[in-house]
Amino acid sequence: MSHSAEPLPMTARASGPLRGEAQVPGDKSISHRALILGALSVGETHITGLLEGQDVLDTAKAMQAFGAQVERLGIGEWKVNGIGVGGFAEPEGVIDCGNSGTGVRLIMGAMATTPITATFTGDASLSRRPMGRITDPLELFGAQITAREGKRLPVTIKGAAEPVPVRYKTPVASAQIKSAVLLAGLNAPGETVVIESEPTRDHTERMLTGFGATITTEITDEGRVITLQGRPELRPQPVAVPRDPSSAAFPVVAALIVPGSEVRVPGVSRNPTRDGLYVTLLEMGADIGFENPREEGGEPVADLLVRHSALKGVTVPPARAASMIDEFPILSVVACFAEGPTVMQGVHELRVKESDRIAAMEAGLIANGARVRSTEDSMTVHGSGGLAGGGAPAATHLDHRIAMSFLVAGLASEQPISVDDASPIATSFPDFLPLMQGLGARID
Ligand SMILES: O=C(O)C1=C[C@@H](OP(=O)(O)O)[C@@H](O)[C@H](O)C1
Ligand SMILES: C=C(OP(=O)(O)O)C(=O)O
Repeated sequence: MSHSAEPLPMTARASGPLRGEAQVPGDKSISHRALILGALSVGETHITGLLEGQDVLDTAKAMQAFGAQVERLGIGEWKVNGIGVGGFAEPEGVIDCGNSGTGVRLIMGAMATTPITATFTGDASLSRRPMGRITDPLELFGAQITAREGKRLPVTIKGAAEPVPVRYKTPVASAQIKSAVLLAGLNAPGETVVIESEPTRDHTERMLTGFGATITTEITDEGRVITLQGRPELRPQPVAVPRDPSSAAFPVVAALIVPGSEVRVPGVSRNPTRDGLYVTLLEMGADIGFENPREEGGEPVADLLVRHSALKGVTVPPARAASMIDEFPILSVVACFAEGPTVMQGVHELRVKESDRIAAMEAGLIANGARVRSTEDSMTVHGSGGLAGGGAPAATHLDHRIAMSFLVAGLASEQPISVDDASPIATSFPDFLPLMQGLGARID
């Protein structure tokens, strides 16, 4: 399955019990960061369990363009020979980050305080997404930036020759904004401070600590105040990437909604800043065991044991949104199979992901027989314990999570569910199809 220009239609049909082990790929957020911090270190960083999805491969290519040596040693095993903080070279061509918001936004941060110029592009989906949330704070460091109308890609950044450190309060809960500012702060003298009112995924802070930077987090009345000392010498680290809880969500939900299923999903990150879906599923009555809890690669992980469950609708509070921001599409699917309404609040950020995820899920679920209502900032699914899927094709809008969500829905709906284009799945979960088929899912 490759992310190509040709649409790849796919259909999921009602399946028998799903059984077996689902070895989901490495965490996408951690994979991007391992490559970028490896490139900003002096010496060799060895990475295992790297996600080899197109988003991460595009980041690997970008790190090469900025002068790092990046080499694949085997499946998920990579080494990066970095050039150090402030050591990025000017790339020869345009940096194409494909479909990846994380890739483009973190890399823009990583180069914005080095006196080089780079131009960034992406696919049609990424070109629609807002970049002002990144370019605004990067200008405060002294970078000069031009962008297409509406602060969209392509964006050209002339990095600051004499960067100044920044104190920045993020206007929306976003780990990408926080991370871009911290990565820019690496090559500014003094202290760069990011303040976030809602906690977002903390992989950048954890990994910077691992690579030897001095970074502290304080909880104050303003929120989380993260302080980074600029100009550290980053030391290469072995990085063991844990499995991605956002990818695990698809086989987990499939097992919950297909009668008779029992699926193990080993080695999944249980980082509390990523755990919102699992908290929500337990509240809905899901039978999920978290076995063998341990630490791997600086992250808490566990083996999940998931069984088909009778579920009830719940209300997901806005304060939980950031910890499950990529999981609302698949939550809206499982909500159809619960009894009663599931209300998702504080989810406006879903409107600026790879697609408008509220609109995409609402349209496809309604077409397939569900009752869904939305506002700008919320989505409510009136679950009836099943989905009388009408066989209506769902449009995926270049969005991997929309494609996977509808394919999971089709495994337990009365009629098959098709998606118009499954090719974007390769950005985050290249083995989705064989993995699901291996559990007994009828997808082709
Ligand atoms: O920092 C990251 O790795 C990510 C942050 C989130 O985006 P926002 O920061 O825009 O919420 C998330 O949606 C994305 O998939 C990965
Ligand atoms: C939003 C996502 O990714 P990104 O922002 O990196 O494109 C995602 O993977 O769901």
